[in-house]
Amino acid sequence: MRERLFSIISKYGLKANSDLGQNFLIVPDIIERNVERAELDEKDVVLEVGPGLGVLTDALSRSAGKVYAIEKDRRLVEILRREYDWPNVEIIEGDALRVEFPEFNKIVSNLPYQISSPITFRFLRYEFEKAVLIYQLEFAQRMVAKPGDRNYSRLSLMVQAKAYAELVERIGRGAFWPRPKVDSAVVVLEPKPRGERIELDENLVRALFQHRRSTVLAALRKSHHMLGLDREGFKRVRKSLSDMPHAEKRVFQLTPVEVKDIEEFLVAEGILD
Ligand SMILES: C[S@@+](CC[C@H](N)C(=O)[O-])C[C@H]1O[C@@H](n2cnc3c(N)ncnc32)[C@H](O)[C@@H]1O
Repeated sequence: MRERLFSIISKYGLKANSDLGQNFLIVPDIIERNVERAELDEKDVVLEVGPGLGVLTDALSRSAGKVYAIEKDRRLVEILRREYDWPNVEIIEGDALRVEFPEFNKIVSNLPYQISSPITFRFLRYEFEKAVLIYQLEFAQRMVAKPGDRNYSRLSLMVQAKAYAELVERIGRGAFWPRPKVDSAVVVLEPKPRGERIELDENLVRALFQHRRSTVLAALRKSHHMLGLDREGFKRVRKSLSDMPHAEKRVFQLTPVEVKDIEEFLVAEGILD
């Protein structure tokens, strides 16, 4: 696999494009472990974002019924089409943040790190069973951080409102060509059952997490403009806010359910729509 990759690189005189997050996996074991984690069989339809030079795609095509691989770099799309003859892989040329997704039930990708956040939230708007994803380590740690943790952030809250997220493996820089400046990690995402998923008002979450170490009451005071309130407006509602659930809790300790309690209170008080 490694030999094949480097022979393609030298055949086409390729230089990795760092603007597109091109760091190609060169360790077969990591690829195999991720394919195993996805528990694929011929009924599975896999979405891969950023097939690159096809090393992961090749392993996926051997285990899944169908693979859709979305690649933005036209030059790589041409190489993939020329170098491989997969019967069950469809390469889609385009930006994974914009192209229409085909139907799929699993996702396996070594993601371009520049789009980690928007692509993860895009995934979470779809129905799927499981995603096995490689992210920058620091991003992965924030995704899985629990309320009260040092890394617990808006990202942790928004991801965990919709899905179970587990960091299952750290990956060192030497596993990629070219070597990235940061370590990476594998995260397994499983959407929660529909009834347990929580839709949160993104604007409220943003307003709260601008001041993650403050109490909820203090954070909303400091971010009142984000709720559409001017100073006078905030003064008028300040008294009722002290009855708000979790008012004295620190923002970085809030669970998604608690943020929903706050949102419902603000809606009932006419402060949020
Ligand atoms: C980290 S590399 C992974 C390559 C390959 N899967 C591997 O593991 O060796 C990320 C890939 O995503 C592609 N890419 C970057 N931005 C993209 C986007 N917005 N939509 C689709 N592909 C993108 C890059 O061209 C690159 O091939």
